[in-house]
Amino acid sequence: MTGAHSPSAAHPRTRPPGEHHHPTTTPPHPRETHVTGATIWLTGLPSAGKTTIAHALADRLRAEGRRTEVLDGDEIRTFLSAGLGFGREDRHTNVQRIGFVAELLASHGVLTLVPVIAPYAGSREAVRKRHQQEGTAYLEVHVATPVEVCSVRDVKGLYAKQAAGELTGLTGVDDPYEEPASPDLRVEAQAQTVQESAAAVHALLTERGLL
Ligand SMILES: Nc1ncnc2c1ncn2[C@@H]1O[C@H](COP(=O)(O)OS(=O)(=O)O)[C@@H](OP(=O)(O)O)[C@H]1O
Ligand SMILES: Nc1ncnc2c1ncn2[C@@H]1O[C@H](COP(=O)(O)OP(=O)(O)O)[C@@H](O)[C@H]1O
Repeated sequence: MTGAHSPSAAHPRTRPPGEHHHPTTTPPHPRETHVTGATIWLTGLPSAGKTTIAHALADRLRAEGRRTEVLDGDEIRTFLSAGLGFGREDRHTNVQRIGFVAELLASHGVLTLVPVIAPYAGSREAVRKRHQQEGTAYLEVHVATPVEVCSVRDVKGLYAKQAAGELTGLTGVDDPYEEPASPDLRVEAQAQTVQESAAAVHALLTERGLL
C-alpha cells in the first residue's frame, strides 16, 4: 500500500491495524527529546564478570538520570526462554530473543545492558544487523577474563561440576566460545576492579555520544 501510512525507511516498523499516527501537533515529551538508547552487549565466559559489571554500570547510569535496564541471562531463561537448553540452536534462539527485546527497549531511549554469554559470532552478528536495520545503537563489549581465572572464581560452581563429570557443554571448557574479533571494547576484567571495568564501558558510551 502507498500513501500517508506506508512504512518508510525512517519508520520501518509496521503499525498494527487500527493504531493511528499521533497528530504532528503533539510535541514530544521534553525529557525524551535528546535521549538516545543503546544496547550494550557484554559477552564473555561464565564468571567473567558480565553481570557484575552490568549492574555496577546500571547503578551509575541510573544515578546520572538515565533510563537503564539489565536483561539478566538467568532471568530471561526463567521466563522468555523457558525450556531452552545449552545446545547450539537453543543458545542461538535465546540470543536472538534477547536481541529483539533489547532493540525494542533501546529504540525507546533505554540504555539496555545485556550480560549474556552469546558464544557464537553468527548469533551476535545477527543481533548487530537487526539493530543496524532499525537504526538503533549497538555496542559489543568483550569481558575477556581468561578461563583460568573464571574457573577459579566459579561463581555458580559450574566449572567444578564440569570437572567432576556432572555437567557437559560448559562454554569455554567443552563447548565453544567464539571470541569477538573486533568488539567495540575489550575489558581485561581480571586485571581491574569492578568499578574500573564499569568505568571503561561508561567511557565508551561517552565517546560514542550516548551519554
Ligand atoms: N553448559 C553451560 N554453559 C554455559 N553456561 C551455563 C551452562 N549451564 C548453565 N549455565 C548458566 O547459564 C548462563 C548462560 O546462559 P546465557 O543465556 O547467558 O547464555 S547463552 O548465550 O544462551 O549461551 C550462565 O550464566 P553466567 O555465568 O552469568 O554467564 C551460566 O551460569
Ligand atoms: N573487574 C571485575 N569485573 C567484574 N567482576 C569482577 C571483577 N573483579 C572481580 N570480579 C568478581 O568476579 C565475579 C564475576 O561474576 P559474574 O558477574 O556473575 O560473572 P558472569 O555474569 O560473567 O558469569 C564476581 O564475583 C565479581 O565480584
